[in-house]
Amino acid sequence: MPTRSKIIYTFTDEAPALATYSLLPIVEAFTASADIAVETRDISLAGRILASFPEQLGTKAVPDHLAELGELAVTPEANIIKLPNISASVPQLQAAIKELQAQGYALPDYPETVTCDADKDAKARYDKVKGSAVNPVLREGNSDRRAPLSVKNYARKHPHKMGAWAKDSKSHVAHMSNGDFYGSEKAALIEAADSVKIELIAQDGTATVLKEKTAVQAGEILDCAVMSKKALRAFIAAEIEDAKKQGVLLSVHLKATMMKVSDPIMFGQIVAEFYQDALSKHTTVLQEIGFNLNNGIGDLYARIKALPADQQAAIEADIQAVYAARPALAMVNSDKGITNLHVPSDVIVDASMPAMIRDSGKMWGTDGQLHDTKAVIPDRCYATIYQAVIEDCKANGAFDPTTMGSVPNVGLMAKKAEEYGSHDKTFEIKADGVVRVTDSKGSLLLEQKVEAGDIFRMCQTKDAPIQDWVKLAVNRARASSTPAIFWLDPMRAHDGVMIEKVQAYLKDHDTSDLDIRIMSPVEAMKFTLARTRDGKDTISVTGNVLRDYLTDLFPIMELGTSAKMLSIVPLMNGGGLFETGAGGSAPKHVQQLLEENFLRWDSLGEFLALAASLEHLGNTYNNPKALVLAKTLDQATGQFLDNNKSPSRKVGNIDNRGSHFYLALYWAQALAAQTEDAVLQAQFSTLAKTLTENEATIVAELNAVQGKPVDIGGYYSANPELVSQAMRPSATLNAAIAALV
Ligand SMILES: NC(=O)C1=CN([C@@H]2O[C@H](COP(=O)(O)OP(=O)(O)OC[C@H]3O[C@@H](n4cnc5c(N)ncnc54)[C@H](OP(=O)(O)O)[C@@H]3O)[C@@H](O)[C@H]2O)C=CC1
Ligand SMILES: O=C(O)CCC(=O)C(=O)O
Ligand SMILES: [Mg+2]
Repeated sequence: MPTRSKIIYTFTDEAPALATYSLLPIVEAFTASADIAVETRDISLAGRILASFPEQLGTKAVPDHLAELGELAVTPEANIIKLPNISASVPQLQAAIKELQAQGYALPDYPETVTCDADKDAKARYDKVKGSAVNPVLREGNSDRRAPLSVKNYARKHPHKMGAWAKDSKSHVAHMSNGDFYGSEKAALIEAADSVKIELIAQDGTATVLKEKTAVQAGEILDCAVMSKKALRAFIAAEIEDAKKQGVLLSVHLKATMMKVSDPIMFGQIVAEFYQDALSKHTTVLQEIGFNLNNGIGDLYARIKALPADQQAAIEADIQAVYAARPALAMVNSDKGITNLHVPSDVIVDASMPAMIRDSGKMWGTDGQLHDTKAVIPDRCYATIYQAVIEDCKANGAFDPTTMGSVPNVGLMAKKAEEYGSHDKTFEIKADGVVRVTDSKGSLLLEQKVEAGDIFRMCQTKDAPIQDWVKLAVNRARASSTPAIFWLDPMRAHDGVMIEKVQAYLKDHDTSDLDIRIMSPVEAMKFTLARTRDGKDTISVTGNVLRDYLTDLFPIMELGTSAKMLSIVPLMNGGGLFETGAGGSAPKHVQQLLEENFLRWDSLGEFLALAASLEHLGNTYNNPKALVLAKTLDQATGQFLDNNKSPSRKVGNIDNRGSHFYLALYWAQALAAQTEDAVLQAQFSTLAKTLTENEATIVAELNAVQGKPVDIGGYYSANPELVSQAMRPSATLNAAIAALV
């Protein structure tokens, strides 16, 4: 093992990246005292784009930090703090490329259509950067997410606002009843290591290889399913009519970022159906200007700018006619006229459904008011759980953060498990026929009937991660003496095989005094909600998608945001990945910083992750100083919560930077007060004294900059010096921290 233990702190995007400029110097100064190196690696969208084109960038090439961390994640030394990063939709990717090109990087454009080998190469590289490209690489373990007791107690004492629910609320979830992934899923259990081929046999007998070789391991579950284009279009058409009839907003909730191949196509079909009357009048010209349905109606607005004014006006008028005839759409930003169908990454189901549930089951209309809404989640695999929550809220009212129990999650995600690892095995089908999955001897494993335009998806779930997940669930149930429910649906082929595995692997553990059950997702949700209302905790043990959905849903109801979760990934080879929160990058926060020099990002998730990372490091490297730092950081975080030093939301009070000052103050005070390590005590007594004496000066210096615009020289690739200046405006604090090192 290396002598100097190391923590990797990831540099990401948007609000968490801005916050890093303020927090990291504090973290570096504190950890240096325990001989811990904190190094950054850039896994931001801009960084990943640049790392993909070393040849084109020549002397400006940057190393591929994500690949490096992917390799690190499978070693026992790994200790990575992972902040949320952008999972880019195509519009976000295009904007980032444009910004980097303007900064002098010789990057190719994102090829809309591939006409030559160079385009093909560039598209392949950009497609690797697109969507959820970071998490699957780093997550070499399963996930353990929960609200620490201090955070739960804080929420009980300082509850966030929960919108009241009306018994006659018209809000509901709409899902398909046939022709979806749920209805078509088939599964096979692999007996011996091999490789499989996926091919389309068209009706005329022509075979097209969709994926030549996919390695499979003994004991893994292979499954495949199809989303029918025709069934999806018919479903959407009916739901559009129904929303109009019921007088509710129409909203669509997908995961176009994480499910980067299937969900943009589904989003595109919904856009096509909704705007059909306008789009059908301008088919040729829209094709000429390269409008892509899958990028949302925002893409049309961007592209028609290239047309003569009268043509532009005609298209816009036809779109307005659609709005007049169709049901009102839920709005992302009613002031700016941005609808739910503008950009596929604006409404992301894991965060958007909980936000709607928190807001009385309503979403924003064009009038800037909240209204009941139809939430379209086409596939039945997981849509039904949200309807169960809605029914519960209608019957029993909003959940109460001061009394409700907690729902920690143990989630299967290692080795790209289940749907979230399916991108390279997901295809938009070009001709009617059958898709066959065969083994290396040509024997048929799985088969699906398809029509042109359908989406075929195959998933893999390896056996070792399943065993690890079951173990993690048992350990968590025991450590917290809490019932644990496996959310598995016997009606799904994949889950059927999984249930057998779970039953078998539970026998490897002593579960005699534990309450461990297997329930279908809807039953599990009803059971969990009833306990939650009674103030009781219930562990959800789920596959990868429900992990994602539930770790936003429950934290958002319990704590107001998933950013306050402790989110640990015990890596299967012994390392630790400490994710911060479960939420995203909060683009709205950047906007506020630019306009008002105020950052409302709450770094609580980072504080929790850092304490867990230091504890892991202390134990792994037998570094008692790291353990002291971990313990005192926990105490500081507790005090931070008790004294309510989280960033406020508006100019005039402390923001992210002020909250970091208070963390540093409490951490230094806790270190000065402890007696386990005399050197640390002496070292931090001075800092504690300086910070305590200068509290008023520092807060005044930090708050003085608020209220006016600030320039940070970019969005995806901001200027480090400008950001650093903006995020460290207190000379007194900077000097105190510098004196420590
Ligand atoms: N693990 C990852 O890497 C993830 C990345 N993402 C990416 O993040 C981006 C945005 O995703 P989106 O779905 O809008 O979700 P976000 O979680 O970024 O934002 C939803 C809202 O939650 C609140 N919030 C989230 N984190 C914090 C925090 N630390 N402090 C204070 N408030 C917070 C904010 O609400 P308010 O307005 O009330 O302040 C915010 O506007 C996308 O690019 C997405 O791909 C998304 C999920 C996970
Ligand atoms: O990787 C992503 O795009 C999102 C991840 C996410 O939402 C989660 O893990 O909760
Ligand atoms: Mg999520």
